[in-house]
Amino acid sequence: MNATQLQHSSQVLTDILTFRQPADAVLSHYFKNHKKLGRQDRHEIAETAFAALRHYQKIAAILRRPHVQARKAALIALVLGRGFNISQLHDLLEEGEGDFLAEVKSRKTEFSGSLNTFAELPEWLIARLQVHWENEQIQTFGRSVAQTAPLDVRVNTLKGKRDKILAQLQSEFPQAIATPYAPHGIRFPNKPALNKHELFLDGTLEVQDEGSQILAQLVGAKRSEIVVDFCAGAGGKTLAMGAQMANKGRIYAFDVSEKRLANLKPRMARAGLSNITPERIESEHDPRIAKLHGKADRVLVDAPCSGLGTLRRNPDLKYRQSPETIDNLLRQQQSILQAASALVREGGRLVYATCSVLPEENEMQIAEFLDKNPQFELLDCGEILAAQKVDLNTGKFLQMDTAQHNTDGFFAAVLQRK
Ligand SMILES: C[S@@+](CC[C@H](N)C(=O)[O-])C[C@H]1O[C@@H](n2cnc3c(N)ncnc32)[C@H](O)[C@@H]1O
Repeated sequence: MNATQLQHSSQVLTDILTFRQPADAVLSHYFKNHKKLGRQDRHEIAETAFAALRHYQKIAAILRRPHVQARKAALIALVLGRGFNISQLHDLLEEGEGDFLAEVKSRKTEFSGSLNTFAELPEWLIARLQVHWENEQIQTFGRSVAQTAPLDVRVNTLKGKRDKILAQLQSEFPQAIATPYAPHGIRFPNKPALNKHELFLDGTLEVQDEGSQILAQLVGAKRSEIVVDFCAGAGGKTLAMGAQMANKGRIYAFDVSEKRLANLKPRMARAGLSNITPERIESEHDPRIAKLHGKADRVLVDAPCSGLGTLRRNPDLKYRQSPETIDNLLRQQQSILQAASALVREGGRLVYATCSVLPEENEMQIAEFLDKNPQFELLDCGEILAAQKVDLNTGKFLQMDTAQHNTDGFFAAVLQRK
């Protein structure tokens, strides 16, 4: 860390710590406006900004308005988050900053003693989790999502087999391993940049967390079926299902966001998939979806959610969500699930998924839906995965847990129309 990097870290934190925009968007905008920053500078600035987000509870306990004291926030991030010794920073420090950092360090025991600063979760979220979880579980969750995530990719089975591709990649990236549960996944613990790699450019590899890959397995789409991906976004799961269907049958990829669907199109082309029809809808009540009423073999609702299972990648999300945004999401999720369920044919499957860990967004939504829709019954995720030789049994629901599975936090329930 040098003085210029510290100055840029402070400057970008002034913006990030208002939590008005996603941190990664603020950073990429900042880098676009500061073209002279080299690779190493960018790395240092991004690492410091993310360290500040991962240690924000402590920063907020020390500073009154962290975004207006962003230099101090950056210094705390370096010491508490990135493990710098005060002596290593000596040449960068201005008058009084050494004493300030010594005082910060002296409060470490105090920070370990409070749930919010230990688990690095805001009070509102802790209160919400305490309704369902013991404090120990909250601590484990908070600590697990404070780690950085590995890079997981999925091998596109239209273009190659996992084991062969893995062997090829290991000569270049010796740390690459097979994902423990997902049959087509490869994990890179040290996160190399793969976006210019030939296997990425030719559509053999697609970046996808192992939890997302498992979710596509759970849908279990078969060749020649009609599948609806109701909240397709940029199509992470659509592409996985398209490959699973060997580019046969038809997937309708709906989303309300034109921009996200636009990102799906080049990805489809790269993956060699032509069995996908992206279609923007106005809302879950759009009359255009009526053509599929009672016709779909499988419907996936990868619902808009709080994203609290993805805090390893998006540590700022917990500060961009609030009890109000969660309550809005709960209404939206139930409404989308209800509308999407009308598309499922008799005997067909409805899969509801989130990347959240909140029971309100997950099992409680399913309980409410089943209560109102007795024509659906719950299937057992453990059994469905076992039938596909995926060795992962989290019970009737799929519940991927960062601490246990080293994936993002995922929830899924599989329902069948009787
Ligand atoms: C969790 S993301 C989907 C991620 C995507 N399935 C993937 O694997 O990349 C949720 C998506 O729901 C979309 N969405 C929000 N409201 C919707 C609605 N009423 N109907 C359909 N999609 C909606 C959002 O635009 C967002 O893309």
